[in-house]
Amino acid sequence: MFAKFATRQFSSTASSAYKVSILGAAGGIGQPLSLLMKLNHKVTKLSLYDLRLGAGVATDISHIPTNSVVKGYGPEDNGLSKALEGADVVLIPAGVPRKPGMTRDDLFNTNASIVRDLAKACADHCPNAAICVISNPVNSTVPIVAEVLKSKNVYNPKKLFGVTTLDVLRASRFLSEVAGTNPVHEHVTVVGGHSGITIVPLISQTNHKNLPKETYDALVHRIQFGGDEVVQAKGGAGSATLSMAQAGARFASAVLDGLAGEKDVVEPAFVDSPLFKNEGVEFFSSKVTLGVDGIKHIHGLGELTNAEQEMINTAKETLVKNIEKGVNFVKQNP
Ligand SMILES: NC(=O)C1=CN([C@@H]2O[C@H](COP(=O)(O)OP(=O)(O)OC[C@H]3O[C@@H](n4cnc5c(N)ncnc54)[C@H](O)[C@@H]3O)[C@@H](O)[C@H]2O)C=CC1
Ligand SMILES: O=C([O-])CC(=O)C(=O)O
Repeated sequence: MFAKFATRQFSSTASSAYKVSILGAAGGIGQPLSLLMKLNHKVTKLSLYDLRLGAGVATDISHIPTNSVVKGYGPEDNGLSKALEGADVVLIPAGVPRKPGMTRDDLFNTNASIVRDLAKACADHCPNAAICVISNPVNSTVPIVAEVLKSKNVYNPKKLFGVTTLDVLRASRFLSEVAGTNPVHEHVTVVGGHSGITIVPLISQTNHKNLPKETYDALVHRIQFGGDEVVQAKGGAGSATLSMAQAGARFASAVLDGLAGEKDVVEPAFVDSPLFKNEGVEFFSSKVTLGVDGIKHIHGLGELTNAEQEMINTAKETLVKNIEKGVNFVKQNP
């Protein structure tokens, strides 16, 4: 399924020492994400790039006694290429966050070109890296990265991910609140995309199939619009940063576990997916098994209720447009 664009042969052997590069490392997400990656023992080189304060954040974090060397870079002196050279995993939280009243799509005009340019640098300096996109709107920024990599003949769909893990975290937490359970034991698969109605939690696949309809509807709505809660609460000072850093670190850790050849590493992510390609949906989030070459297997959605099926149908309509917007942006602004 990946043969069409896999214009290079990418193949890896498992290791336990990895270079991780974070682009946008001095931001609200970038700083705590950098800290959490410094605590990951598979990371031996941590590269922090930002337009400002990259070196400062790196120096601060470098005092933590874990087995990694931290380096910080800014745009001067080819900082971006040095930050990316030899990277195994690139995490991208660069870009502007929402303010109250905005949708994630309202960030497109600013973030599309930031992500496009960072993707070009990845193509040039670390074409074999696993790239994890956090910058919003994820439904469009992931296709932007794919188009850039295709244009440079280095697209490997097994190694491109939109990070949707925060939806999974929220789903566990919010479900546990209505069910009166420990969130640590609640595992909810969330599929589709990463904005409003494209976020589809599969509650029927948990132990809580029979929630009262009102409770169920409110729960689904809260998971879909959880990001807005944080945007409102921060009153113009940004969106989720700390919970997102935790989500990003969890996803990056899963990617590293996969690269290291560990078994049964499964997380949902927004990826180049065969699930609905025949309906024109090129990217879709579902559970993926991660391995030494990135994605090893993309899981199907499993059994769905009528309500979930309807949500998926609605999500697909929006996703097609969001994906097309990203693809067209790169075509018109290469
Ligand atoms: N995928 C997800 O679930 C989530 C995604 N986000 C998104 O993550 C992005 C970042 O959010 P925050 O960290 O709160 O924003 P922030 O404004 O606090 O930090 C962004 C950082 O990116 C840097 N930056 C901007 N352009 C850059 C470039 N060309 N190269 C390198 N660095 C650059 C800025 O200097 C800044 O330090 C936003 O687009 C936000 O919507 C936020 C929460 C969850
Ligand atoms: O809501 C936002 O703009 C940030 C985000 O993606 C989230 O918190 O899920």
